[in-house]
Amino acid sequence: MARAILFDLDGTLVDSAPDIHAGVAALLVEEGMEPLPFHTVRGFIGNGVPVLVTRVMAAMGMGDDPARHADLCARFIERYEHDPGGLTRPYDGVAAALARLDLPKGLCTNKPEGPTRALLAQMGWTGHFPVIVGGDTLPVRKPDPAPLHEAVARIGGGVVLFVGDSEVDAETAERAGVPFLLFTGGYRKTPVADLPHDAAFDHWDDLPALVARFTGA
Ligand SMILES: O=C(O)COP(=O)(O)O
Ligand SMILES: [Mg+2]
Repeated sequence: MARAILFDLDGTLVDSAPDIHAGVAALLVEEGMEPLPFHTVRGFIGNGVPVLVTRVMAAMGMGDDPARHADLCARFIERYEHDPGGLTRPYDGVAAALARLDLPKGLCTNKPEGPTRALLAQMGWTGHFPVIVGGDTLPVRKPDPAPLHEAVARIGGGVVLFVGDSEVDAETAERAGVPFLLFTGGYRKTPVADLPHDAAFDHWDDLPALVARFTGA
């Protein structure tokens, strides 16, 4: 029986792509370049900031110089941490579901810890998530199973559910041996049937009843 629940953040609890796109656009303008289209940047989200920046550099023909990559990552995170939530909204029903889910809750996200904590504060959700494992908490990120193992350990171990939206989350859960609930309304590009998952939901109003199947509540 599951006794705690961990969540992915981007594309799962919140639609944060507009702020991530805005941050990338501001960076590109600083570089004297045109912003990338929204849907292009949205498609780059899921593997954390270093991979996002690698994808932006490739799309813009900016080369792959490690020093330039590191500089762009640092500048993106600094700007994004300053205002991570101006354009970001929780998915419909998330706030009510979090309030109803009476289990220890944590986050396992590829977003770095700084912007993650800043965004939670802007959303008024800091108290919901005593456990936070972010994209820079360990030397590796999802889909490596280590961050999910770390989050499970920090929340006290045992059977813990993981809720996420993407290919990265499904692979992480499978490799970690953690039961996975797929939110189908996020940033996934793969058909639901092709992603390993234990259950799927398309509206947050449905999550508490789904979780009850795993907790025996
Ligand atoms: O920041 C990202 O690229 C993805 O973050 P997530 O793991 O919360 O979806
Ligand atoms: Mg996600």
